[in-house]
Amino acid sequence: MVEKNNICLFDKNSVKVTITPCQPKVLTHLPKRPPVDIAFTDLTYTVKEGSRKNPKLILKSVSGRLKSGELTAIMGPSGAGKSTLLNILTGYKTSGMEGSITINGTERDLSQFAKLSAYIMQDNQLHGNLSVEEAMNVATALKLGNQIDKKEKAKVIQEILETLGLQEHVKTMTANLSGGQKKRLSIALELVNNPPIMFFDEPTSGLDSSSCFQCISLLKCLARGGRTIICTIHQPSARLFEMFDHLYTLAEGQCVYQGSTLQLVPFMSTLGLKCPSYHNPASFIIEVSCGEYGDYVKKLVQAIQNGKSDIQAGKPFPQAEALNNVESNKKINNAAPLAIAESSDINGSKSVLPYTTNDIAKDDPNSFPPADGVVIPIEPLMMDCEKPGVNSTLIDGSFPKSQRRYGTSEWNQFWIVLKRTLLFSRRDWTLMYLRLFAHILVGFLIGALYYDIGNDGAKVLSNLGFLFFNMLFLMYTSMTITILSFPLEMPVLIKENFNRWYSLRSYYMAITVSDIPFQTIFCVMYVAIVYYLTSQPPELFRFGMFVSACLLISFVAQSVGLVVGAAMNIQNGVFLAPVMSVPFLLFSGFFVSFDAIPIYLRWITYLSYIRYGFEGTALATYSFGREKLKCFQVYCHFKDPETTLEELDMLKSDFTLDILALIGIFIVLRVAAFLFLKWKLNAQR
Ligand SMILES: Nc1ncnc2c1ncn2[C@@H]1O[C@H](COP(=O)(O)OP(=O)(O)OP(=O)(O)O)[C@@H](O)[C@H]1O
Repeated sequence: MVEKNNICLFDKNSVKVTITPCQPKVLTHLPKRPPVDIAFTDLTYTVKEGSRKNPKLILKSVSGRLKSGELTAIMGPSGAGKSTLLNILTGYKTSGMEGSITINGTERDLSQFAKLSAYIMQDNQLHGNLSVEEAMNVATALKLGNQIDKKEKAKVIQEILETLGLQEHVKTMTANLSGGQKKRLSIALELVNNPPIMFFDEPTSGLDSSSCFQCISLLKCLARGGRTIICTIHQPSARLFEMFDHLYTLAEGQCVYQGSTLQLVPFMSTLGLKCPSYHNPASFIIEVSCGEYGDYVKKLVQAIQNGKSDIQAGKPFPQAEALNNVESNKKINNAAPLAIAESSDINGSKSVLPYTTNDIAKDDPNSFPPADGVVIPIEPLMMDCEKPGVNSTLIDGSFPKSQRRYGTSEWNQFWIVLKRTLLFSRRDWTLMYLRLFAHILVGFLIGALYYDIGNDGAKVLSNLGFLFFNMLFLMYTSMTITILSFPLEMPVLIKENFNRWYSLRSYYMAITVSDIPFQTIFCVMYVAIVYYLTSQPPELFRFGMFVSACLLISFVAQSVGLVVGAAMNIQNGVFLAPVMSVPFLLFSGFFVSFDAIPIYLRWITYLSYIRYGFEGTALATYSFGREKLKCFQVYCHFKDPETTLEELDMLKSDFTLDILALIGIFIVLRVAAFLFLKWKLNAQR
């Protein structure tokens, strides 16, 4: 007796194992979604490797089907291609792939498919400093938008959290959750829009046996809700293995078994592979795939037609002898007397399968295993969505009609991500305090060092040193903050963007805008302190010009940090960003005046944002008809501000042009950072 839906598994002879029954969970408040069956045919995946001439073949023309209402395990030895197959099926990897993938019989449209599926990656990519409730609120706001009102959203959240056993932890910070709870939260976040297809990469990795069981039970319940649940798994225990409905096993990039988990052992025995008593069938198929019992991979691939066959309970499967032998297979296909039976495959198209008329008559589900010498039809790939126990309240028959790519408008996405980022800043005040402290401390230090020199004709050169140091300080403090923004957020960004939480544009805008108020406050505070203590001209318009040049320098430096962070990894970025700034500092006009720079190097000064900032603050200080400075010595060469400007080659310089140049560089860098981020996101796939 097999009561698979309750995970109470019995074999013909004796009670085998009883597992806590899984009650189909009724998540009544979730939006209704269609059941989805996936089929893939002759899927090949190749990658180009640096020095190799021929591309590396990773998946070798594999086929298969994944049905709604079933929990499917993709298994295989390490390096067999499980993750690759999963990445292709999710649509995460698209280049280098050949073959067809169909959804309910029609060719997969990636854009439509993305709306129907969720991919829960191996490492729980969660923001540690959000509570479970906050994380759920963000996911619901982004994924459901205005589809339902606040009350309904709260019900959705409550229902999901209750179902997943997280209700008691709503106030717990994500970082403090256990591994199993994090996994459940990852599932809960994706469940809010009720995707009919859910992919899991190694959902049990890092969990103890009890948490593994809970996790797979949960997936089973989700499958019983009518969803198509697919996960890769390394080597499940016998207890876990029996919870899967469907098994897809890969070895060396080919399919060695596809079908019911219950049929694995009987099927293998028809090929002469007897699973030892008390041996875990999951371990057995992996050992066979690794070649521990001889070279059986080829035979299995032929037997299962590289995934075109599907071994189902109560149905006969391919006769061993015939399938062991390629030649006999060819004969079956080619022999004239054979009637070629046509059957509909998953794609709805006709597939030609090696039937004989006699065999069809002999197709008795009770004759199991098949009698020797009988050619038995290979089970055509069929899709049936009606399964006992499937909770159809979750699903309806239609695909979403909305053409919208995301759950809510880009403007809303921007606001939600911005609010979330500001919440992170509020939660993690250490960095904010450090920045505040650094700006005030350095401000007073500089103020003390250059105290009261601003109006002293004998200390103009020191004052220019002060102006240059301002640039240096603002540049480094702003740049180093943003270099790490993207590299640290990348894993979560990849997951959330891939699962259609928000567009890259909205995310980028929110992230880049979120720090602007803080940087503005710190910069203005620093400038106010040093401006006052060093006795720069006490005119409001000059102070305004000074602050605006300093602010723009810090924004541009932030943008440089963003570009470097978006384009490189942390190690390279942390090294390269300061190093890259050296030429800009050299050509700032402080060390060498413009006329003294060799003509062939002058173009660098036009790119040096430090030059525009330095020039801007120098003009704010000494230009616009400033009165002669005080002189407390016999002779002050730079008493007249015009002399200083002349020495700096800034007599004809225009403050407005400096500001415009800084704004221009700021815009170019922000666009470049976005494009790099986009490129990096695609390159990761
Ligand atoms: N971008 C790539 N360049 C070169 N080889 C690759 C690339 N991606 C995957 N491979 C190779 O493809 C094979 C399958 O990789 P995949 O990660 O799918 O295996 P897996 O079955 O998931 O393994 P594991 O269980 O160890 O995670 C491996 O041999 C791997 O080295």
